[in-house]
Amino acid sequence: MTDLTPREIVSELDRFIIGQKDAKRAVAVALRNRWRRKQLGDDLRDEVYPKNILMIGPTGVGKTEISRRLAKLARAPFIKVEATKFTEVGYVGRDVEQIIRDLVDTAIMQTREFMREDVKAKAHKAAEERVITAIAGTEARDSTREVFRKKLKSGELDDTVIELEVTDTSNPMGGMFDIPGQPGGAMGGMMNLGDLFGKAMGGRTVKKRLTVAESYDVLIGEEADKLLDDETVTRVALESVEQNGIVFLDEIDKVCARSDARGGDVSREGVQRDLLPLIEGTTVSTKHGPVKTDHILFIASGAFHIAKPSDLLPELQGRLPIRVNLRALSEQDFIRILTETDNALTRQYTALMGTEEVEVTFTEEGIAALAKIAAEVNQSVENIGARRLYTVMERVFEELSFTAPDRGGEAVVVDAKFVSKNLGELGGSNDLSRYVL
Ligand SMILES: Nc1ncnc2c1ncn2[C@@H]1O[C@H](COP(=O)(O)OP(=O)(O)OP(=O)(O)O)[C@@H](O)[C@H]1O
Repeated sequence: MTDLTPREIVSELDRFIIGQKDAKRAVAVALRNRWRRKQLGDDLRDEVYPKNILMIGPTGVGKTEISRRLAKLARAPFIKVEATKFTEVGYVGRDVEQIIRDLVDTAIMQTREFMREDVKAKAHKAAEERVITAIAGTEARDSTREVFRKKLKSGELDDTVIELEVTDTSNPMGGMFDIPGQPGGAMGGMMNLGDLFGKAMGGRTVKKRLTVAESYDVLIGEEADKLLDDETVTRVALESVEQNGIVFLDEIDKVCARSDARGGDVSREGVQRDLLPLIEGTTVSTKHGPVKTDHILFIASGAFHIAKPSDLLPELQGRLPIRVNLRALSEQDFIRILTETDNALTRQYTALMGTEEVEVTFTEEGIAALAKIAAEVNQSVENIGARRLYTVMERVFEELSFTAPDRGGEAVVVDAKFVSKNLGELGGSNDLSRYVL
């Protein structure tokens, strides 16, 4: 939960997303409404339901990004699901309630991570004691331990190799915990699942030889886990899902009955019917306990090129009262996306090449050329929005990325010439189509 005002939320989102003001305002209000609801008395609080949002706009213009950033800002459990997944062969009849169960799993990981941070100071101390014992031995007197403690703090012992008994973090369950539709897990690989489940798997231990410096992170993680009990983590996570959870339902336009003339209408409308109770508020049973979905925020999204929002089931339309349009991105937007955001690609490439001691700078003309080519390919091949910038940048940097380790000390200026040299001459859409890859 955050107490940021809508204006503050928008300005946080502005750090990562260019334009799309209406969508930013809508999600900012939705988040603020949660805070407002929290301030109400018990009786009224339960009556106030979230105003869910329908985002309308082409692919790659920031719909997911805005929602994901919002969730991050609010420390809210977040899950993205494609509505069409429930119409696929093999998925027919697939339980849409699984969305909530997956959200709970995400929330548990996230809660554990947050709580781990909170207990880190304590865990740090405990880890220090274990390292000292490993170096000085179990019999060491206090004075000896103090000597080692000083050395440890000064970093003098960082390279010393010690043997430690640590939790076995290899994950015998393989990818069992992968969250469908979320490559790399919903947390973007933030956590090591083996790590998370290590304890649940009966705390098997292995002896490991590590340097003191390496052992610290491992031990802090372990000590932090000891301070967290699973019951508390689960309770906090369930509460967080019910009160703060955000479900992003992509491709909602593709489950409209009238989206095209080919069959499958029934199953598509069926998906909408299945989704309805979740959005209206129901109780989903999960292996961690029941979860009420009444106050979960749903953000549905789609391009609506063929179907219209009015083709959605009327009940569903009623549950998505806030409509926002996101516009296609222009060449000018691409220039801003390349340079202005905190995570701008130009910054990323400069930093990455910096690790090889290659100093990369971009000229204005270079950036304009990158934006231009991205816009052209989008226009003539397929419009995939800002995602095009990734494919163009990767192509332009292909040669440098490969040879950078041999080029330490060099300064590389990415100007218009560099861009065209690395892209080769572009004759027509045939050439352009190479960047679809
Ligand atoms: N307006 C924008 N400003 C900055 N970056 C953007 C913007 N729009 C898209 N991007 C970048 O492009 C990528 C794709 O955007 P995003 O995932 O939000 O697409 P989307 O609109 O949700 O499309 P889809 O419905 O196909 O998933 C992201 O990495 C995002 O950072």
